[in-house]
Amino acid sequence: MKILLTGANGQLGHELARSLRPLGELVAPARADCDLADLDQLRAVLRSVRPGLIVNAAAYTAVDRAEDERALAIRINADAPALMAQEAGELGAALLHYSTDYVFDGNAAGAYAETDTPAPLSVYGQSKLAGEQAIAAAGIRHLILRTSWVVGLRGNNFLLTMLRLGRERAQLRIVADQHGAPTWSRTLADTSAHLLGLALAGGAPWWERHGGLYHLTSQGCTSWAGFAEAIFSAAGMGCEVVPITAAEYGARAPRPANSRLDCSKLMALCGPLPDWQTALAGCLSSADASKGLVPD
Ligand SMILES: NC(=O)C1=CN([C@@H]2O[C@H](COP(=O)(O)OP(=O)(O)OC[C@H]3O[C@@H](n4cnc5c(N)ncnc54)[C@H](OP(=O)(O)O)[C@@H]3O)[C@@H](O)[C@H]2O)C=CC1
Ligand SMILES: Cc1cn([C@H]2C[C@H](O)[C@@H](COP(=O)(O)OP(=O)(O)O[C@H]3O[C@@H](C)C(=O)[C@@H](O)[C@H]3O)O2)c(=O)[nH]c1=O
Ligand SMILES: [Mg+2]
Repeated sequence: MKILLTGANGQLGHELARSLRPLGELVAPARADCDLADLDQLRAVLRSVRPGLIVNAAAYTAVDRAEDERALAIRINADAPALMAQEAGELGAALLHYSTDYVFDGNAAGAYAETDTPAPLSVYGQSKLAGEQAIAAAGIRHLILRTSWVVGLRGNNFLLTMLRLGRERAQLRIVADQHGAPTWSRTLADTSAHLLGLALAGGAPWWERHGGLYHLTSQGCTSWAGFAEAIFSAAGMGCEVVPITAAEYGARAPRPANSRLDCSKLMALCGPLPDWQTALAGCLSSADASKGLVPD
C-alpha cells in the first residue's frame, strides 16, 4: 500500500517517517512539491500518487501569527484537509489527521473527552476545528488524533525553546495558569503506527467500529512553568522559573487554561500511554548520543 505523508519535515512528520515505514511504501513530498496552501497542486499530487492511506502531519502551527494570517491558516488547516478527504473518497483511501487541545476553550473543570463540545479561542484553534469537521463530514475512513503540547528534539517547540533560553538566562518568567500534558512526538508517531496496524489488519469492519476521533497525549498534567522546571531539572540546568499568569505574559493569541484531554477511548484500544515525565526523560535521553542539545 502507498502511504502519502505530508509535513515529513515537521516534528511529528519526522517521527512518522520512521514509524510508518514498516506499514507500506512511503511517499513523503517536500513542502515545495506538495504545498497545502496550493489546493490545485495538492489535488494533482493526490491524483498522481494515488495513495491507499493519507497521513497529514502538515499544518499551520504558528499560534500567535495565525491571528494575523487567518486566511492562510484556514486554507492549510481546514481547506487542504477537506480536499484530502474529498480525494480520499474518490480513491477509496483512508485519512489519518492530527488536531489540537486548542479546539477547546479550557473552561471545563476536568479533562476533555471526544464527546465534549469544542469552542476554540484562537484562529489556529478555529482553523484546526474546521479541518476536523470537514473530514468527519466526508464519510470516509478516517482517524483524527487530537494531541497537546508536542515536543521533540527538532523543530520549534517549548522544550527546545527552554533548553536554549535556559542557557542564556538565569531566570525565566513562565505561564503557570495554563495546564496540559506535554506529549513526545515519538509517542504520537508510534501510537499512530500501532493504530494503523490494527486498521490494516481489521479492514472495513475495523474502520466501521473504530474509525473517528481520539484524544492522544501523555498522561498526567502540569503547567508550562511546571514543565519548564522539569526540563531544567532533567537537563541539570540552574535556570530559575518565575511563575506568571497568561495575562502577564500577554501572548497575541488566547490559549486555553485547561488543555487536558481524556485519552481513555484510545487507551482502551492501544494500551496505556506514558506519563509526561517519562516521555520527557525518554525524549531527552534520545539526544544523549547525538547533537549535544542538552547542555553539559
Ligand atoms: N506542535 C504542537 O504542540 C501540536 C501540534 N498539533 C498538531 O500536530 C500536527 C503536527 O504538528 P507539528 O509536527 O508539531 O508541527 P510542525 O510545525 O513541527 O510541522 C508542520 C509541518 O507542516 C509543514 N507545512 C507547513 N505549512 C505547509 C504548507 N503550506 N504545505 C505543506 N507543508 C506545510 C511544515 O513544513 P516546513 O518544515 O517547511 O515548515 C512542517 O513540516 C499538526 O496537525 C498540528 O496542528 C496538535 C497539538 C499540539
Ligand atoms: C517562550 C515562553 C513561553 N511562555 C508561554 C507562552 C504560552 O502560554 C506557553 C507555550 O508557548 P509556546 O509558544 O511554546 O506554545 P504554543 O505555540 O502555544 O504551543 C501550542 O502549539 C500548538 C501548535 C498546539 O496545538 C498546542 O497544543 C500547543 O502545543 O508558554 C512563557 O510563559 N514564557 C516563555 O519564555
Ligand atoms: Mg508555538
